[in-house]
Amino acid sequence: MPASSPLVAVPADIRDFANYRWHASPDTYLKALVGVAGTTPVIVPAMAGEIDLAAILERVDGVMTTGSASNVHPGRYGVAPSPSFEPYDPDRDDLTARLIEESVGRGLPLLAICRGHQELNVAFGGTLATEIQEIDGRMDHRAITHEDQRERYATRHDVAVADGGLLATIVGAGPIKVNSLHRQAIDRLGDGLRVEASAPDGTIEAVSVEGAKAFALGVQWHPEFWATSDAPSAAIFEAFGAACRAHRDARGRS
Ligand SMILES: N[C@@H](CCC(=O)NCCCC(=O)O)C(=O)O
Repeated sequence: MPASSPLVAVPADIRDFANYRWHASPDTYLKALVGVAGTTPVIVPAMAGEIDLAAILERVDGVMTTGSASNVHPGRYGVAPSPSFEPYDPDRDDLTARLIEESVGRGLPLLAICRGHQELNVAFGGTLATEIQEIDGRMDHRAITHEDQRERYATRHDVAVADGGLLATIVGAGPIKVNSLHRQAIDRLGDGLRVEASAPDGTIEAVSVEGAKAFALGVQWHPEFWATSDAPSAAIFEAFGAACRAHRDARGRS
């Protein structure tokens, strides 16, 4: 009997449409978890204060935090809110803060993507800058306006992969080309995080958790979108999937 597919907790965003409030997650992330990482996603409702998160965390072998057009509320890192930080999703903030803290603490593999990467930094006491395209010397990291997602998620710039880190073991040394759909970025790096990749303008594009018990990587770009065709993207999801299987096996799950 083959071992069961490792379960990966994916925190939902809150979306309001068609007269309802939805707990939702984009399918591109879910498809990459299934088709490339070889795992089974479990969408976690953004109800951190109402659900038994421990019951979920005991049963999963990884956590993946997705991107979103919403932003981490600046009050979570000591900055006064203003329109330049909107839109917010506080229920998602509450859930991902708990999931990140618990996953790192429990040695659950963690892959944090875009907003998730920013949430990881905030969880470790770091801060974010907003509207970075308006900062002198910074590139415009926002998505282009286009009706075709493939154009919005097209590769936009190189990132330099830091020597000797987790990302270099996954994608190899040297620059890689990445897509870019964000207007915020890490400002002050969280305590205990390591820079794993940087953009030409100095934007921190990937981090890892120093001394983590398991795989713990945040990336500002979107490897999920091209995970079936782009080698570095595929390598990230394959490495995450392998870490989840190792966790499953260590827990003696069948
Ligand atoms: N909102 C944050 C994080 C950006 C992010 O997660 N982007 C994912 C896709 C968003 C889209 O489809 O436009 C920021 O802007 O930095």
